[in-house]
Amino acid sequence: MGEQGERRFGEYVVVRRHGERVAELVLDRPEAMNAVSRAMAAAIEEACAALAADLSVSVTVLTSSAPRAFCAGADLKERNSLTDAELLRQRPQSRAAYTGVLELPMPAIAAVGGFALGGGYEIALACDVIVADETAVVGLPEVSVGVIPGGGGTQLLPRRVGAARAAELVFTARRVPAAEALSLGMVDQLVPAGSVRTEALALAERIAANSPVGLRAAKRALRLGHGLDLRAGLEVEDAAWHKVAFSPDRAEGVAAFNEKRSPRWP
Ligand SMILES: CCCCCCCCCCCCC[C@H](O)CC(=O)SCCNC(=O)CCNC(=O)[C@H](O)C(C)(C)COP(=O)(O)OP(=O)(O)OC[C@H]1O[C@@H](n2cnc3c(N)ncnc32)[C@H](O)[C@@H]1OP(=O)(O)O
Repeated sequence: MGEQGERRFGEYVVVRRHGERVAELVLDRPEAMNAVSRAMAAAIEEACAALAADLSVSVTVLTSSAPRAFCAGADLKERNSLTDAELLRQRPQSRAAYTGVLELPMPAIAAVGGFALGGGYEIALACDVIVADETAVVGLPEVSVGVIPGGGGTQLLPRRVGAARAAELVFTARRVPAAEALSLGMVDQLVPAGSVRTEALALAERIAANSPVGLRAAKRALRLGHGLDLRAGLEVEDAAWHKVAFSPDRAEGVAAFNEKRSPRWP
């Protein structure tokens, strides 16, 4: 489906629309492998806020314009020049960027080709689905540069791979090639080299064919319920059900089935 317009956020992020309901958030700092500087974090936060507020977006795909990387993590050059006070002042801005990705209210897909390391892999972890190509190399090498995965990695990785495996990956700081990353659950799909953006956008189109209201309510239930005991989780699901059950989407979805046609979501 063709691209339909784009909007730039700051210098390093572009949001493109595809078809009626898919948005692509492009990390666009190829000269630094999308290293997350203060300016890039601000752009990510602004783009995510705009996407979250746009009810016409059913799926967001995060991609990269860098030929050999999704994102190489925090900008280590910039950090080398920051005072402790400046680094402390930067933290809330960085948190807002990563939280913006994590809390996108619609399904979010990360299209990872090449390196996704440290804060770069943490951006992918903040998404719901990670599609990687054969060139992907992912990991949380932070302890090798004297920090920790501070972009959610210590909490999001164990939820994917388990506590012990996450510990081994964080403590060794090792970089994991695509096939092993798939086997460990660090990524969810593996596609041929060079096809990750196309494949991720195709997945997004398949998801976007479904109810926009249902997709957002299902994501809310999946996210809020994860980690709760079954009884509390079922209460989260019930609350999400009530958001959809009396929506125009449910009426259209049921009518379309009975009229043997594709739904035309409101
Ligand atoms: C989800 C909700 C959470 C709520 C809390 C959120 C808080 C958020 C705040 C924290 C943000 C995350 C912080 C994160 O945890 C910390 C980190 O990310 S530490 C950094 C981790 N990354 C790395 O260690 C990777 C560093 N890079 C490399 O190892 C290599 O560059 C490479 C990626 C393996 C590629 O190697 P090469 O192919 O040899 O290429 P080059 O090295 O020559 O790189 C090309 C070019 O890019 C520049 N570059 C690469 N990586 C970075 C970087 N990280 N910072 C800055 N610049 C980078 C490199 O310098 C080259 O540029 P040139 O020198 O040629 O101008």
